[in-house]
Amino acid sequence: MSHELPLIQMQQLMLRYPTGKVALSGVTLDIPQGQFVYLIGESGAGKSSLMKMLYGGVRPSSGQLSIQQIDMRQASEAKIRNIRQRTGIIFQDHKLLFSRTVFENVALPLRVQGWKTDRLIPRVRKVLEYVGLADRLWSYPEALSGGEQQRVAIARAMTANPTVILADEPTGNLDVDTASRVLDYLMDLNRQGTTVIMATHDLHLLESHPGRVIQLHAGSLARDSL
Ligand SMILES: Nc1ncnc2c1ncn2[C@@H]1O[C@H](COP(=O)(O)OP(=O)(O)OP(=O)(O)O)[C@@H](O)[C@H]1O
Repeated sequence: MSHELPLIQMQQLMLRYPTGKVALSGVTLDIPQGQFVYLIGESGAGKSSLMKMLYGGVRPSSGQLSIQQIDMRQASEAKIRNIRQRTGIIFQDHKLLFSRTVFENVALPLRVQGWKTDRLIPRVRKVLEYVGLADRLWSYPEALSGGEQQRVAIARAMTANPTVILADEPTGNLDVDTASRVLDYLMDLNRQGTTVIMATHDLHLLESHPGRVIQLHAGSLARDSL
C-alpha cells in the first residue's frame, strides 16, 4: 500500500459564485496519484465547477482543496500557474486556436514553459505520432474532423508531461467509435501513470472503459464507487 499523500484532497469543499449560486457544497474526497476518475451527474450538478477548481480557474469559497500539497484557497498566483503547468486540460469544444497550425497548438504549453523551437519540434512530433496525427503537423484545425481535433487536444494536454489530465466532456460531440478511441488514449496515458479526471454524460463509456465513478447531485457528493 502506498503511504504517499493523495494528489488531490477535498474537505467540506464549497463553491459559491458571485451570483450567490452555490455550485458545490460539503464535498469531501481524496484522489490518489494514478487513478482514472469519472465525474458524472445531471446537468448543473457541479462537474465543470469542480474541474475549474482543480486547475485554479476558481477558488473554493470554503472548506479545503489541496492539489499536490498546495492549498488552493491560499495559494499565490505563481503557485496556481505552477499547478496549471502540471495539468493537461481537454474541453468538449477542444478550444484549439484555429488561426494556428496543429504544431503551434500542441507546442503552446511548452512555449509557456519557455521551450525553444528546436527542442519543441521532436516533442510535438512525438505526441502527435502517439495520437496518429504526425502527418498533420502543419495543417490548420479547420482541415481536421471533430475526432481528429479532439486528438490534437489530447496531444496538447499531454505534451508537457502533466501529472494530471482534466477532461471536461471530451467525447461530447463525437460518435460512439471515435469517443471510444479518445477514451483508449486517455486510459493508455493513465496506465503510464497520469491521473485522469473526466466529466462525462456518456455513461456507456464507463462499461467499456472502467474507472472510479464519482457522482455529484445538486452540488453534493451522491456516490463514490471507490
Ligand atoms: N460562472 C458562473 N456563475 C454563476 N453560476 C454558475 C457559473 N457557472 C456555473 N454556474 C451554476 O453552477 C451550477 C453548476 O454548474 P456546472 O457547470 O458546474 O454543472 P455541470 O454539472 O458541469 O453541468 P453540465 O453537465 O450541464 O455541464 C449550475 O447551477 C450553474 O448554473
